[in-house]
Formats: sequence, structure tokens, C-alpha cells
Amino acid sequence: MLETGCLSDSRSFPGRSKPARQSTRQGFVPAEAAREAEAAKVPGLSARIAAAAIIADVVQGGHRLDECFSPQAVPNRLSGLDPRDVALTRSIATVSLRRLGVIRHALGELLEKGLPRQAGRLEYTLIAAAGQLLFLDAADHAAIDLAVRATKLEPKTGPYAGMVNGVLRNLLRRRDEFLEVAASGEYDAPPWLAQRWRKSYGEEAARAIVAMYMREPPLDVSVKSDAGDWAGKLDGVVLPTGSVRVKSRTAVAELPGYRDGEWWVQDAAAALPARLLAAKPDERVLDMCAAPGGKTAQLALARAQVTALDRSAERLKLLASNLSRLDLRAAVAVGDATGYQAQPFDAILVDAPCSATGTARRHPDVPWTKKPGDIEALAALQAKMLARAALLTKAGGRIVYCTCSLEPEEGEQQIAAFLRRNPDFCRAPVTAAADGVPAEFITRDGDLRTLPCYWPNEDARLAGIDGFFAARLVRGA
Ligand SMILES: C[S@@+](CC[C@H](N)C(=O)[O-])C[C@H]1O[C@@H](n2cnc3c(N)ncnc32)[C@H](O)[C@@H]1O
Repeated sequence: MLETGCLSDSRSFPGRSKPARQSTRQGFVPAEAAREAEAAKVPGLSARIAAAAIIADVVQGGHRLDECFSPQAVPNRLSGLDPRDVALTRSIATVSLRRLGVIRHALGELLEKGLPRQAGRLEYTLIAAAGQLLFLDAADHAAIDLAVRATKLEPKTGPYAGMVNGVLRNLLRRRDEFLEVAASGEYDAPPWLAQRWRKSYGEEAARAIVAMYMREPPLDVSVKSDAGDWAGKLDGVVLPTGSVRVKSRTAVAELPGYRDGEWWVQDAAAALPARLLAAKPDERVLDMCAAPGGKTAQLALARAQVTALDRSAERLKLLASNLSRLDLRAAVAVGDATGYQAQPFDAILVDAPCSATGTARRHPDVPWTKKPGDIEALAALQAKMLARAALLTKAGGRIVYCTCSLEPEEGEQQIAAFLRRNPDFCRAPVTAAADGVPAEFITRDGDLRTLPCYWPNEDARLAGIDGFFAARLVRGA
């Protein structure tokens, strides 16, 4: 339920002379209908084609992986696929993006001369097939055969079917070698991000963050009441912060209590900022970047008078439907937070758009679609939102600012700059005792900082937490 912005960072394999530049939409659409009909005749082929197309949409086109699986996705790569094929497409695309670094390394080793130019989606067919051969339990011969068939179906890639066959068979022969490279973690994050995390958190934590990003995320939910009871019903545990971590792998909508609106999906770290705002009944509260509404639900549950503002009308529809399922109320407003005007509020939550580098377990596309410049641009937007929030806060009122980013520019540095510019505000430090937040999550300045490597556990269903930053600020009376 967390969301990320996405911009493309098209990268090439080592050893490739030039990326095969091609617009995803222009290149893939024309033969679509005929190819779909052909592909539908071979079990599993449509899912492989869809997975390769989605990986291309993400890596080349800058789409968010989640978005590609939404019914509103444009282009929609899933039309006509049955639910089993959609699930297979999702697992191939997800693992291929999670492991993109080492897959690119392996393909770079195998493609000594690089990829041919003008080769359509060849690169992404290879990535999807390598993802299956290295990291999924799919039958090897099916992964190779279907990649070759997918290659033959598209005029641009057709001539390279023999090459695809050869490369994937060589990959299979050298699989143990590439799995050892994968285990070293060397290629698991783009170098510029790994370097940033080493600088911010030290070598050991940076390694642990990246290692956590190679694992499936747990399912955390926020419950309306009686966490212990719901932990029992959902085969879960109550976390020290009050969220329930669900061990069951049943589809979310099929779990007990979902349809009755008793809980909503929300990472344990994402549940903390609204808690820090501590909204009281009837207080006027602005949720400045509200959709899809995980934090709005918390504020509404506290019986505050919540205004849920977001720039995206589409995402606010999702918020409205989430609140309706939960039988919770908020006033909804579509608008740009940086220019929003209203009577001052008692409390404001600024859950600002950010690079989302703390959520790469849930969004394995994030590390491969962000660029260094994005962080600067997002930090500038966040500063504007904070400035507007300051104008909209009553004397004595409070702001909680948060991002799901690991980057200090979007967290600690943002708040330091805000406090320099706004001497009428001061920090209200987070404390373990009063806020019910584990002491290891609290920085020396009294902000919240969670790292994905916290709460390690052998069982992936119980391990880790999203990377979040939150600061609580109070305006002088
Ligand atoms: C991190 S998400 C919010 C998640 C949400 N608070 C939750 O807990 O479910 C950031 C949101 O900011 C919205 N957004 C981006 N730019 C905005 C702007 N200028 N004004 C208002 N909302 C904006 C996005 O549409 C997105 O829904």
C-alpha cells in the first residue's frame, strides 16, 4: 500500500556497446493482437511475454511495477491472461527486478559482444528468462523454450532466436557460478545507491539493507482494535509497535476480517508517523499527501476531523474505497499541497512523495528506476510542502513529516533546513516510553529512523521493516 514515484534509468549490460534504444510502447504494440493469439496457443508463453514487457515498461519506460498490474495500466500487458498466468507474470517480473543487478552481470558475461542494436525487447526476454533460470522453481527447459518462442514471435527479435537459445543454455551451464556471485551480494543494488547507504549507515548496515531487499517482504496489517485477537485469527504475531505481522500466505482479500473492514495492509514502519501525530477526537487534521489512505485511516480511526488531500484524483478514488471498506470517514480534497489554502489545522501529516528507497523489498523496481537527480528534485518538492504545512498549522499545533526514503536529504537534512527557516517551530522528540516506539528506531535528535535490516529473522515472513524517516514539529503558541 505504499507508493513510489518512478523515473527511468535505462542501463546497459556491461560489454554492450550501446543500449538498444526503443520506446516500449512504439516497439511492442503493432503486432500485439497477432502475437497474443499465437502466444495463447502455448501454455505459459503469454505470461513470459507479459513479464518481459512489464520489465521493459519499468526499466525503460519508468512505470511503477505495481502500476503495471493495475486494471488501469497503460499499456495493459495482462489483458486476456487467466489469474494463474497473471500470478506467474508477477512472480517472474518481481524476481527479475529484485535480482536485476546480478542478472545483468550474468548476461553481460554471456553476451561478449553485447546485444544487437534494434533488437526490440530481446534484452527483457533474456532478463525474464534468466530470472526464472536463476531464481524461480520453473522448469529449465520451459523457461528456455518459451523465451525462444517469444523471441521468434516478434519480427525485430525473430532473427536472434538461436542466440537466445545459446545464451540461456550457457547460463544454465554456469548457473552455480552465477548463484555464487548472487550470494556475494555484489550486484544487488546500483552502485550509486549502495554507496549512499554506506555513507549514511556504514558498511555493515548497508550490506544488511541490501541483503534484506533480496527477500520477500512480510505482510503487515493495522487493525482497528484488538491486535492480539487478530494475530490469532490471521496466524500472525503482534509486533512491538502494535501492527500485526501475518504469516499466512493466503491472498489478502481472502483473509478473515478483510471484507468486514477490520484491518488494512500497512507496513509496520508506515504505521508509525500517524501514531506520532497522536490525533485527538474532533481535532482538525490535514493529511497532506493522503492517497491511498493508510495513514488517513489511522487518523480517522482516532476520530479526528480529517481532510485527506492529494494531487491525484485517481488515487483518491482508491482512498475513498479503502475508507468505505473500513467504515471510516474523511473529507477528501483534490489539490496541490504546495498551494493548498484552508483554515489552520491542529495537526498536519506530511507524508511527502519521495524516492521510496526504504521500500525496495515491496517495490524492487525502485532501485533500478531512480536517478541521483530525483532525490534533489523530490527534496525541493518536500521543502515546499513543509513550508505550506507551516503556514497551515495553528499556533501550538503540530506537524509530522515523514518519507519512506533512506536518503538524508529527504529526512534528517530536510528537517534541519526547515527548523533553520522556521524559528517558530521546534522538534518534539520521539520517545520510546511516550510514543511506544522501539528505542533503536529513534535518532539522537529525537526523530524516527527505521532501516529495512531491523528486526532480522530467519523466517522471511517475519523479517525486516520498511525504511522510514519521521520528525515531529510543534509551532510555538
Ligand atoms: C507517500 S504517498 C502517500 C501515502 C499515504 N499517505 C498513505 O499512507 O497511504 C505520496 C502521495 O503524495 C501525492 N502527491 C504528490 N505530489 C503532490 C502534491 N504536489 N500535492 C498533493 N499530493 C501530492 C501522491 O499522489 C501520493 O499519493
